[in-house]
Amino acid sequence: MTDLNSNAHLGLAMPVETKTLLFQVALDQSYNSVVITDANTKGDGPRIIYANPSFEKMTGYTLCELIGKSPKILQGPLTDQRVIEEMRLCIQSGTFFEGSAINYNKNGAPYNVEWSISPIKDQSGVIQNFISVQRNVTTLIAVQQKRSLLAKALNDTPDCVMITDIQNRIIFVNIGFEQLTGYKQDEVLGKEPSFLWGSKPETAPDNIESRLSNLHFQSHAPNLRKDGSKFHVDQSMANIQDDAGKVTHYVSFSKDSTDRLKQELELKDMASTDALTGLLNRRAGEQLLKQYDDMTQPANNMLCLIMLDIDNFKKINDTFGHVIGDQALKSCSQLLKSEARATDSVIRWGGEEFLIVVSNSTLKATLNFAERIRKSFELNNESTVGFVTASFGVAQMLTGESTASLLNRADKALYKAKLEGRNCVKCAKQPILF
Ligand SMILES: Nc1nc2c(ncn2[C@@H]2O[C@H](COP(=O)(O)OP(=O)(O)OP(=O)(O)O)[C@@H](O)[C@H]2O)c(=O)[nH]1
Repeated sequence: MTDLNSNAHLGLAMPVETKTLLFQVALDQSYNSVVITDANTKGDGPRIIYANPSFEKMTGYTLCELIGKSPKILQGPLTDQRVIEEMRLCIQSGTFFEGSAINYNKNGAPYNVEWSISPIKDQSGVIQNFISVQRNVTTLIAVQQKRSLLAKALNDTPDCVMITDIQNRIIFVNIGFEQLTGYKQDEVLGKEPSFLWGSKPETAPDNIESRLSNLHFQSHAPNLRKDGSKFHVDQSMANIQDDAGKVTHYVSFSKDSTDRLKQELELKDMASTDALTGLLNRRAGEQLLKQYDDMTQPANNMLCLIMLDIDNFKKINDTFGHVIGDQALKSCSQLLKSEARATDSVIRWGGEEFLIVVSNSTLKATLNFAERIRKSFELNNESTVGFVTASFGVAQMLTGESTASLLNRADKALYKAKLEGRNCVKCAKQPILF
């Protein structure tokens, strides 16, 4: 409460005229808008008896237009009446008021104002006036609204947003993050994002520096949800810099790519699988062999091929029909699969022709392997078509040899097996090197 008639708060005596002049100049030059009213509680309530130039500027009214008017002239349709009611009660009870609302200037344009009202009492404690200090906060509120809009947009976007500080500790995650990971914001604040990668560091994406050097990347390493299930993301990152250009934060935007990645893998699988037998198809086999051509010696000199062809298959088709023929092919494929090691690749090379790519094996071991399969065929009494046999050609890759040459030699060995009565294994000849 302000008592202009007392010098006590100044700590020194000042002639009343000097003091009055000082206050007049101070009010006139105040950056904040100041308006003083009388203490009339009847009718429209207090009337303006003084307004400083800053108040004139804020409201658009001249001092002459303001004097004798109620400050109510500043109110309009968007003025919050609850705030006005609160103010009225404070005025009536002679207590300090502080609040904010929308007012209207002389042209009818709304502005946001923050103001306080203090009663001014005379020496006997009777309220004589009210002084109100006001500030136009329209720009401030617009900035705040914009900030909160951006924060809301960031929070509500269905993508996953995460902000980390320079120490790479999480300071913000949005609802999208919570929904994707199952973690609530409170559970992750202060943690490093790597906690999502599980306990095995080798499955984790690269560190933050390398991720930032490649601002958009797809994480093939799975992340782990709170419930332990895996998910993949397409992620892009940006660094946030202060005015001096120093990086202060990192922001990452991620999209759940689990389903897409699964579909891609399924498509890839479909493209490399033979529909009838479920074995690798020829295209996949050719790609596999190409990898060996690209390898340097001596990594490929333990590569062997087994080329095999079912004997007299045409007869099976002719006798039992194509559908039964298909079943026989499937059954043969199953047999090959069950005989092969996990490191071997079984490929349907043609109609009733198969190729087994045997890595890390000697020629002798591969010949034994082929012989074992041959015997399995021989012993396998197919319920409908009876016994089915196959002929085999085996070749081992020589130093510097191409897979095309290796295939050719295995094929010739198979041809020899057919010529020599079928149901046998033949070893490929060494090529004639010039
Ligand atoms: N049912 C079925 N038959 C196929 C398929 N692909 C190829 N064949 C048949 O396999 C037979 C292969 O016949 P040939 O090339 O004469 O060979 P073969 O009768 O096995 O005789 P040899 O190889 O000399 O022992 C043909 O009748 C083809 O139609 C298939 O996907 N399903």
